[in-house]
Amino acid sequence: MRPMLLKTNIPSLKGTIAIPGDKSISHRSIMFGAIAKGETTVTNFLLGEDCLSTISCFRKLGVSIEQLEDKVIIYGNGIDGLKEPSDILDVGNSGTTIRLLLGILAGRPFHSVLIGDESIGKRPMTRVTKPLQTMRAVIHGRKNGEFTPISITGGDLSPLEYVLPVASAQVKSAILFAGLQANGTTTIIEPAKTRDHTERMIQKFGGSFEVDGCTVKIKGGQVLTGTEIHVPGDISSAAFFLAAGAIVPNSEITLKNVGLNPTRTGIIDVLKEMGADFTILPYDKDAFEPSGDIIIKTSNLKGITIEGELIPRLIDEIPIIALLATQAEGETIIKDAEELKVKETNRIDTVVGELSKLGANIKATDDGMIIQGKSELIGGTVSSYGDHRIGMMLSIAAAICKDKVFLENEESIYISYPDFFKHLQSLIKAD
Ligand SMILES: O=C(O)C1=C[C@@H](OP(=O)(O)O)[C@@H](O)[C@H](O)C1
Ligand SMILES: C=C(OP(=O)(O)O)C(=O)O
Repeated sequence: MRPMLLKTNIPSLKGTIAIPGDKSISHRSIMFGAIAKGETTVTNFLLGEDCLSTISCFRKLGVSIEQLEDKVIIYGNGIDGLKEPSDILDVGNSGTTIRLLLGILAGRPFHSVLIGDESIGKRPMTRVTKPLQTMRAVIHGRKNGEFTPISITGGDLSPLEYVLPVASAQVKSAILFAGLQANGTTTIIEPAKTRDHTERMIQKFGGSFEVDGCTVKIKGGQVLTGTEIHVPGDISSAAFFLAAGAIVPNSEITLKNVGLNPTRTGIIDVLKEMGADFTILPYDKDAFEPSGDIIIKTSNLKGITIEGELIPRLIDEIPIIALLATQAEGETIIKDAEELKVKETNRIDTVVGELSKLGANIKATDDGMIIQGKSELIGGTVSSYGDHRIGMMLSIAAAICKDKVFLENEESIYISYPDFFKHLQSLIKAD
């Protein structure tokens, strides 16, 4: 496919966009709807390819799911209602789908085979298969269970007490799904707090868990009941326009309905510390999944250090934060972020490689990157390498480039933000 010519030298971004549904919450709404008893209605469901992969897998597991635009109705028959699939479950590009699904299948007394695309085939799976095997699920995969294709036969599960070796909401969630089916109480201890959408949803579907700091306990044998879920906008998608508003001259953008779950708002903390000019309008902090509107304006930014417990709260935003850092005065250091190496691409390498091509002063470290700002970005041919977040970051980078920018593999953006280019264009036209 021919590379896409991106919009460069954008003089200003003005207007309002409604941020599309949260990817993590959309996945989980299908999964919980499928294992609950009764009907679940989901509105503002994200129509990204990853979430559509989740729907397709649960249909193959015998769950009836109706989808009309961003409204989805799931007719759940309880977790015992899931049926042995006669076909391979294809998770596409979605790490969340495969890892959480393995947790569900670990307790189901039938055989399933899971595959994904080329990128999924390189992402580590023993982080979930090992604890699930300890709970007595039978799992096989390429290279000792590390990579897809993976086969799983579930059954009676023993509870587990598990200290997570990495701060990963996907691993925590997989064990929570298995724990819901185990004979007893499962305890999970995280090294740092990760997104808690699974826990919130257990409660929303009438279940319970206990949480104390980074320890979560879940009792097996709980029966969940269908409910109504309105998915808030995805702060990870909003992050691209928060950055665009801050770095494109003469800009003011209002982002409606941005998810503000505190386990996801690391990007807001970073914007504050970098000195960005933004306002969060009043919102209901006690909502099931809080969300609010944010106004961002062109800002004078300064370099900062991002590390430690903040990392899991902004892990998917690091590519766009790296771009922000190229436009901040001074040095930005990102560390403790080795997890970036096992995302859709090695995001340390792809961010550093592609931003360098555009003229940024950025270098990779073992666990992150160091960026010197402020640098003028020029132009060139760059690639998403099939990674949606890299594709969107580069499209925002192009907005401040002086020369032409061509983007290869722009179609990856459909994974999490199908309307991305439409939204960007609407802010240019509104000027
Ligand atoms: O639980 C989730 O929905 C997600 C957790 C994160 O992955 P890890 O758990 O691997 O950190 C994140 O990067 C991913 O985009 C979505
Ligand atoms: C890492 C991501 O997703 P997943 O792990 O679900 O593929 C992401 O969306 O940035």
